[in-house]
Amino acid sequence: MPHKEEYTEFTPNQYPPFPEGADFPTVELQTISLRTLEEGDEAEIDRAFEAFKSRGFVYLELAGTERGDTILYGADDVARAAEETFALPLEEKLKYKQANKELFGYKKVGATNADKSGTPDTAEFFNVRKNDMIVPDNQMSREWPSVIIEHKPLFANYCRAAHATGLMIMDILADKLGVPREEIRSRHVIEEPAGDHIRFTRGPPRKTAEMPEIQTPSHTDFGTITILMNWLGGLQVWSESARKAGPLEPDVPGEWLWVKPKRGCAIVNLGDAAVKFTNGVLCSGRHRVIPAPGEQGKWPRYSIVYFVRPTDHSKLKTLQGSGIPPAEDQNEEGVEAKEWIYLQSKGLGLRGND
Ligand SMILES: O=C(O)CCC(=O)C(=O)O
Ligand SMILES: [Fe+2]
Repeated sequence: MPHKEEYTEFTPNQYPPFPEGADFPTVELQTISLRTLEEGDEAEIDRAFEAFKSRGFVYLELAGTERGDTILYGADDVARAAEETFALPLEEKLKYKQANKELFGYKKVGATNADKSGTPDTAEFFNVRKNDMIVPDNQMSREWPSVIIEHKPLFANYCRAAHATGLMIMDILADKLGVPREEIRSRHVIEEPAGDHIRFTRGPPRKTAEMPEIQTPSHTDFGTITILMNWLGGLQVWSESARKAGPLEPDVPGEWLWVKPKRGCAIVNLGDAAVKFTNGVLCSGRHRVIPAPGEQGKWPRYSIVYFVRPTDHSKLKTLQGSGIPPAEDQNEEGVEAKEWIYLQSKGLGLRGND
Protein backbone atom coordinates (compact mmCIF):
# COMPACT_ATOMS: atom_id res chain seq x y z
CA MET A 1 0.00 0.00 0.00
CA PRO A 2 1.48 3.42 -0.86
CA HIS A 3 2.27 5.71 2.04
CA LYS A 4 0.18 8.78 2.46
CA GLU A 5 2.00 11.68 0.85
CA GLU A 6 0.72 14.22 3.32
CA TYR A 7 -0.44 14.07 6.88
CA THR A 8 -3.31 16.44 7.27
CA GLU A 9 -4.57 15.55 10.72
CA PHE A 10 -1.56 14.84 12.89
CA THR A 11 0.25 18.15 12.45
CA PRO A 12 1.83 19.01 15.82
CA ASN A 13 3.86 21.90 14.36
CA GLN A 14 0.62 23.74 13.70
CA TYR A 15 -1.04 23.29 17.07
CA PRO A 16 -1.72 26.48 19.05
CA PRO A 17 -0.55 26.57 22.70
CA PHE A 18 -2.69 25.23 25.52
CA PRO A 19 -4.89 28.16 26.62
CA GLU A 20 -3.96 30.07 29.79
CA GLY A 21 -6.33 31.31 32.48
CA ALA A 22 -8.79 30.46 35.19
CA ASP A 23 -11.19 28.83 32.75
CA PHE A 24 -8.67 26.03 32.28
CA PRO A 25 -7.51 24.82 35.70
CA THR A 26 -4.54 22.52 35.27
CA VAL A 27 -3.02 19.93 37.56
CA GLU A 28 0.50 20.40 38.92
CA LEU A 29 2.43 17.23 38.23
CA GLN A 30 6.00 16.46 39.23
CA THR A 31 8.43 16.38 36.32
CA ILE A 32 10.78 13.44 36.70
CA SER A 33 13.85 13.01 34.52
CA LEU A 34 14.24 9.53 33.05
CA ARG A 35 17.99 10.03 32.74
CA THR A 36 18.32 11.10 36.38
CA LEU A 37 16.25 8.09 37.46
CA GLU A 38 18.42 5.80 35.36
CA GLU A 39 21.49 7.27 37.07
CA GLY A 40 20.02 6.17 40.40
CA ASP A 41 19.66 9.67 41.85
CA GLU A 42 18.07 9.23 45.30
CA ALA A 43 16.28 12.58 45.39
CA GLU A 44 14.71 11.96 41.96
CA ILE A 45 13.70 8.45 42.98
CA ASP A 46 12.08 9.76 46.18
CA ARG A 47 10.12 12.38 44.24
CA ALA A 48 8.89 9.78 41.79
CA PHE A 49 7.86 7.38 44.56
CA GLU A 50 5.93 10.08 46.43
CA ALA A 51 4.13 11.10 43.23
CA PHE A 52 3.17 7.51 42.41
CA LYS A 53 1.77 7.10 45.95
CA SER A 54 -0.20 10.33 45.97
CA ARG A 55 -1.58 11.20 42.54
CA GLY A 56 -0.24 8.35 40.47
CA PHE A 57 0.65 10.62 37.53
CA VAL A 58 3.98 12.28 36.58
CA TYR A 59 5.58 13.97 33.60
CA LEU A 60 8.57 11.90 32.54
CA GLU A 61 11.23 13.90 30.73
CA LEU A 62 12.46 11.60 28.00
CA ALA A 63 15.38 13.13 26.14
CA GLY A 64 18.90 11.97 26.78
CA THR A 65 18.55 8.21 27.16
CA GLU A 66 18.25 5.64 24.44
CA ARG A 67 14.82 4.44 25.54
CA GLY A 68 13.59 7.95 26.20
CA ASP A 69 14.63 9.10 22.72
CA THR A 70 12.96 6.06 21.14
CA ILE A 71 9.68 6.98 22.83
CA LEU A 72 10.00 10.71 22.24
CA TYR A 73 10.82 10.58 18.53
CA GLY A 74 9.06 7.29 17.87
CA ALA A 75 5.72 8.64 19.11
CA ASP A 76 5.47 11.07 16.20
CA ASP A 77 6.12 8.27 13.73
CA VAL A 78 3.59 6.06 15.50
CA ALA A 79 1.01 8.86 15.37
CA ARG A 80 1.55 9.23 11.61
CA ALA A 81 0.99 5.49 11.24
CA ALA A 82 -2.13 5.94 13.38
CA GLU A 83 -3.39 8.59 10.98
CA GLU A 84 -2.94 6.16 8.10
CA THR A 85 -4.73 3.44 10.04
CA PHE A 86 -7.73 5.56 10.96
CA ALA A 87 -7.95 6.77 7.34
CA LEU A 88 -8.92 3.23 6.26
CA PRO A 89 -12.62 2.74 5.43
CA LEU A 90 -14.76 1.80 8.43
CA GLU A 91 -15.61 -1.65 6.95
CA GLU A 92 -11.90 -2.36 6.67
CA LYS A 93 -11.20 -1.27 10.25
CA LEU A 94 -14.09 -3.37 11.54
CA LYS A 95 -12.40 -6.48 10.15
CA TYR A 96 -9.91 -6.02 12.99
CA LYS A 97 -12.36 -5.31 15.78
CA GLN A 98 -11.79 -6.42 19.35
CA ALA A 99 -12.81 -10.02 20.01
CA ASN A 100 -12.37 -13.01 22.33
CA LYS A 101 -12.17 -11.24 25.66
CA GLU A 102 -9.18 -9.31 24.33
CA LEU A 103 -8.79 -5.61 23.87
CA PHE A 104 -6.52 -5.81 20.80
CA GLY A 105 -7.64 -4.34 17.51
CA TYR A 106 -10.19 -1.69 16.57
CA LYS A 107 -12.72 0.04 18.79
CA LYS A 108 -15.11 2.19 16.83
CA VAL A 109 -16.56 5.50 17.96
CA GLY A 110 -19.42 5.00 20.42
CA ALA A 111 -18.57 1.45 21.52
CA THR A 112 -18.58 2.44 25.21
CA ASN A 113 -20.88 4.42 27.45
CA ALA A 114 -19.43 7.77 28.47
CA ASP A 115 -21.69 8.17 31.48
CA LYS A 116 -24.31 6.37 33.54
CA SER A 117 -27.11 7.56 31.27
CA GLY A 118 -25.53 5.81 28.29
CA THR A 119 -24.14 8.68 26.18
CA PRO A 120 -21.74 7.12 23.65
CA ASP A 121 -18.03 8.02 23.60
CA THR A 122 -16.62 9.86 20.56
CA ALA A 123 -13.10 8.42 20.18
CA GLU A 124 -11.82 5.55 18.08
CA PHE A 125 -8.94 3.33 19.18
CA PHE A 126 -6.67 0.88 17.49
CA ASN A 127 -4.84 -1.35 19.99
CA VAL A 128 -1.69 -2.95 18.57
CA ARG A 129 -0.62 -6.03 20.49
CA LYS A 130 2.95 -5.95 21.82
CA ASN A 131 3.45 -9.71 21.54
CA ASP A 132 2.54 -9.65 17.83
CA MET A 133 4.90 -6.79 17.03
CA ILE A 134 7.99 -8.40 18.59
CA VAL A 135 7.73 -11.77 16.79
CA PRO A 136 8.03 -12.81 13.12
CA ASP A 137 4.80 -12.51 11.09
CA ASN A 138 4.12 -16.25 11.16
CA GLN A 139 3.99 -16.22 14.97
CA MET A 140 1.43 -13.44 15.30
CA SER A 141 -1.84 -14.27 17.04
CA ARG A 142 -4.13 -12.47 14.62
CA GLU A 143 -4.38 -10.54 11.36
CA TRP A 144 -3.37 -6.87 11.20
CA PRO A 145 -3.98 -4.30 8.45
CA SER A 146 -1.06 -3.93 6.03
CA VAL A 147 -0.32 -0.41 7.34
CA ILE A 148 0.41 -1.96 10.74
CA ILE A 149 2.56 -4.71 9.25
CA GLU A 150 4.55 -2.17 7.24
CA HIS A 151 5.43 -0.34 10.41
CA LYS A 152 6.16 -3.39 12.52
CA PRO A 153 9.84 -2.56 13.22
CA LEU A 154 8.80 0.89 14.46
CA PHE A 155 6.17 -0.61 16.75
CA ALA A 156 8.52 -3.33 17.99
CA ASN A 157 11.14 -0.73 18.98
CA TYR A 158 8.53 1.44 20.58
CA CYS A 159 7.10 -1.49 22.58
CA ARG A 160 10.56 -2.52 23.78
CA ALA A 161 11.50 1.00 24.86
CA ALA A 162 8.20 1.63 26.63
CA HIS A 163 8.18 -1.78 28.31
CA ALA A 164 11.79 -1.36 29.50
CA THR A 165 10.96 2.09 30.86
CA GLY A 166 8.02 0.59 32.72
CA LEU A 167 10.25 -2.13 34.19
CA MET A 168 12.82 0.44 35.29
CA ILE A 169 10.10 2.34 37.17
CA MET A 170 8.86 -0.95 38.66
CA ASP A 171 12.38 -1.65 39.98
CA ILE A 172 12.33 1.70 41.75
CA LEU A 173 8.91 1.00 43.25
CA ALA A 174 9.99 -2.52 44.29
CA ASP A 175 13.10 -1.17 46.07
CA LYS A 176 11.05 1.41 47.91
CA LEU A 177 8.40 -1.13 48.94
CA GLY A 178 10.87 -3.79 50.07
CA VAL A 179 9.74 -6.23 47.37
CA PRO A 180 12.44 -8.24 45.53
CA ARG A 181 12.68 -6.74 42.02
CA GLU A 182 12.30 -10.20 40.52
CA GLU A 183 8.84 -10.61 42.09
CA ILE A 184 7.59 -7.81 39.86
CA ARG A 185 9.85 -8.39 36.84
CA SER A 186 8.80 -12.03 36.61
CA ARG A 187 5.19 -10.85 36.18
CA HIS A 188 6.17 -8.60 33.26
CA VAL A 189 8.43 -10.68 31.02
CA ILE A 190 8.30 -9.05 27.59
CA GLU A 191 8.19 -12.27 25.53
CA GLU A 192 5.32 -13.77 27.54
CA PRO A 193 1.77 -13.06 26.36
CA ALA A 194 0.20 -10.08 28.08
CA GLY A 195 -2.43 -7.45 27.48
CA ASP A 196 0.29 -4.90 26.62
CA HIS A 197 -0.41 -2.81 23.56
CA ILE A 198 0.24 0.46 21.82
CA ARG A 199 -3.07 2.26 21.62
CA PHE A 200 -3.66 4.82 18.89
CA THR A 201 -6.51 7.14 19.79
CA ARG A 202 -8.28 9.65 17.60
CA GLY A 203 -10.87 12.08 18.89
CA PRO A 204 -12.79 14.40 16.55
CA PRO A 205 -12.42 18.20 16.69
CA ARG A 206 -14.63 19.96 19.20
CA LYS A 207 -18.10 20.83 17.95
CA THR A 208 -19.11 23.54 20.42
CA ALA A 209 -17.35 25.75 22.94
CA GLU A 210 -19.16 24.01 25.81
CA MET A 211 -17.48 20.74 24.90
CA PRO A 212 -20.18 18.42 26.15
CA GLU A 213 -18.96 15.31 24.38
CA ILE A 214 -16.65 12.82 26.04
CA GLN A 215 -13.95 11.19 23.97
CA THR A 216 -12.79 8.65 26.55
CA PRO A 217 -14.96 8.24 29.66
CA SER A 218 -13.71 8.56 33.21
CA HIS A 219 -11.59 5.51 34.10
CA THR A 220 -8.49 4.21 35.79
CA ASP A 221 -6.08 2.19 33.65
CA PHE A 222 -6.17 -1.57 34.25
CA GLY A 223 -2.51 -2.49 33.96
CA THR A 224 0.62 -1.73 35.93
CA ILE A 225 2.10 1.35 34.19
CA THR A 226 0.93 3.53 31.30
CA ILE A 227 3.22 5.67 29.15
CA LEU A 228 1.22 8.26 27.29
CA MET A 229 2.23 10.67 24.55
CA ASN A 230 -0.16 13.41 23.54
CA TRP A 231 0.22 16.75 21.81
CA LEU A 232 -3.06 18.54 22.45
CA GLY A 233 -4.90 19.14 25.71
CA GLY A 234 -7.96 17.05 26.47
CA LEU A 235 -6.73 14.70 29.17
CA GLN A 236 -8.14 15.54 32.58
CA VAL A 237 -7.53 14.02 36.01
CA TRP A 238 -9.93 14.02 38.93
CA SER A 239 -8.62 16.45 41.55
CA GLU A 240 -9.00 14.01 44.44
CA SER A 241 -7.20 10.71 44.26
CA ALA A 242 -9.48 7.81 45.10
CA ARG A 243 -8.14 4.30 45.25
CA LYS A 244 -11.55 2.72 45.29
CA ALA A 245 -13.48 4.96 42.91
CA GLY A 246 -16.09 3.09 40.92
CA PRO A 247 -16.25 3.03 37.13
CA LEU A 248 -17.51 5.86 34.93
CA GLU A 249 -18.23 8.54 37.48
CA PRO A 250 -15.95 9.62 40.34
CA ASP A 251 -17.35 8.88 43.80
CA VAL A 252 -15.39 11.40 45.82
CA PRO A 253 -16.00 15.16 45.62
CA GLY A 254 -13.62 17.09 43.39
CA GLU A 255 -13.27 18.57 39.94
CA TRP A 256 -11.67 17.72 36.62
CA LEU A 257 -8.26 19.33 36.10
CA TRP A 258 -6.57 19.58 32.71
CA VAL A 259 -3.24 17.86 32.17
CA LYS A 260 -1.30 20.26 29.99
CA PRO A 261 0.85 18.38 27.47
CA LYS A 262 4.51 19.10 28.15
CA ARG A 263 6.94 19.03 25.25
CA GLY A 264 9.65 16.41 25.60
CA CYS A 265 7.74 14.54 28.29
CA ALA A 266 5.57 11.45 28.46
CA ILE A 267 2.73 11.40 30.94
CA VAL A 268 3.24 8.30 33.06
CA ASN A 269 0.59 6.90 35.37
CA LEU A 270 0.02 3.76 37.35
CA GLY A 271 -2.90 1.43 36.79
CA ASP A 272 -5.13 -0.80 38.90
CA ALA A 273 -2.71 -3.76 38.86
CA ALA A 274 -0.12 -1.58 40.64
CA VAL A 275 -2.75 -0.80 43.29
CA LYS A 276 -3.64 -4.47 43.66
CA PHE A 277 0.00 -5.63 43.90
CA THR A 278 0.68 -3.07 46.66
CA ASN A 279 -2.59 -3.29 48.57
CA GLY A 280 -3.39 0.32 47.78
CA VAL A 281 -0.03 1.91 48.61
CA LEU A 282 0.34 3.10 45.02
CA CYS A 283 -2.32 5.16 43.29
CA SER A 284 -4.06 4.62 39.96
CA GLY A 285 -5.31 8.09 39.03
CA ARG A 286 -8.80 8.61 37.65
CA HIS A 287 -8.85 10.38 34.29
CA ARG A 288 -10.86 11.01 31.13
CA VAL A 289 -10.45 12.68 27.75
CA ILE A 290 -12.60 15.46 26.34
CA PRO A 291 -11.94 17.56 23.21
CA ALA A 292 -8.89 19.84 23.36
CA PRO A 293 -9.57 23.27 24.89
CA GLY A 294 -9.83 26.63 23.10
CA GLU A 295 -8.25 26.95 19.67
CA GLN A 296 -6.60 23.55 20.08
CA GLY A 297 -10.05 22.00 19.81
CA LYS A 298 -10.12 22.67 16.06
CA TRP A 299 -7.75 19.78 15.44
CA PRO A 300 -8.55 16.10 15.64
CA ARG A 301 -6.79 14.79 18.73
CA TYR A 302 -4.31 11.93 18.55
CA SER A 303 -2.63 10.20 21.44
CA ILE A 304 -0.29 7.23 21.59
CA VAL A 305 -0.50 5.12 24.72
CA TYR A 306 1.58 2.14 25.81
CA PHE A 307 0.08 -0.06 28.52
CA VAL A 308 2.48 -2.25 30.51
CA ARG A 309 0.39 -5.04 31.99
CA PRO A 310 1.03 -8.19 34.01
CA THR A 311 1.52 -11.27 31.84
CA ASP A 312 -1.69 -13.18 31.12
CA HIS A 313 -1.10 -16.06 33.54
CA SER A 314 0.33 -14.09 36.45
CA LYS A 315 -1.94 -13.82 39.45
CA LEU A 316 -3.33 -10.55 40.63
CA LYS A 317 -2.75 -10.56 44.37
CA THR A 318 -0.95 -8.48 46.94
CA LEU A 319 2.84 -8.87 46.95
CA GLN A 320 4.78 -9.23 50.16
CA GLY A 321 7.17 -6.47 51.12
CA SER A 322 8.12 -4.35 54.12
CA GLY A 323 6.29 -1.35 52.64
CA ILE A 324 3.09 -3.21 51.80
CA PRO A 325 0.41 -3.76 54.44
CA PRO A 326 -0.57 -7.45 54.58
CA ALA A 327 -3.79 -8.12 52.71
CA GLU A 328 -6.81 -10.30 53.26
CA ASP A 329 -6.09 -12.01 49.91
CA GLN A 330 -2.96 -13.66 51.38
CA ASN A 331 -4.43 -17.16 51.18
CA GLU A 332 -6.36 -16.70 47.96
CA GLU A 333 -4.95 -17.95 44.72
CA GLY A 334 -5.63 -14.70 42.87
CA VAL A 335 -7.29 -14.09 39.51
CA GLU A 336 -5.16 -14.46 36.36
CA ALA A 337 -4.26 -11.11 34.79
CA LYS A 338 -6.01 -11.85 31.50
CA GLU A 339 -9.32 -12.57 33.18
CA TRP A 340 -8.89 -9.71 35.62
CA ILE A 341 -8.31 -7.17 32.84
CA TYR A 342 -11.34 -8.49 30.99
CA LEU A 343 -13.45 -8.03 34.12
CA GLN A 344 -12.10 -4.50 34.64
CA SER A 345 -12.91 -3.58 31.03
CA LYS A 346 -16.44 -4.93 31.34
CA GLY A 347 -16.95 -2.54 34.24
CA LEU A 348 -16.40 0.34 31.79
CA GLY A 349 -19.74 0.02 30.10
CA LEU A 350 -19.00 -1.70 26.79
CA ARG A 351 -21.91 -1.17 24.39
CA GLY A 352 -20.61 -3.31 21.53
CA ASN A 353 -18.34 -2.90 18.57
CA ASP A 354 -20.32 -4.33 15.65
O1 LIG B 1 -5.58 10.31 25.11
C1 LIG B 1 -5.13 10.51 26.22
O2 LIG B 1 -4.47 11.55 26.48
C2 LIG B 1 -5.35 9.49 27.33
C3 LIG B 1 -5.90 8.18 26.85
C4 LIG B 1 -6.25 7.23 27.95
O3 LIG B 1 -6.42 7.59 29.09
C5 LIG B 1 -6.39 5.78 27.67
O4 LIG B 1 -6.41 5.40 26.49
O5 LIG B 1 -6.45 4.99 28.63
FE1 LIG C 1 -6.30 5.90 30.48
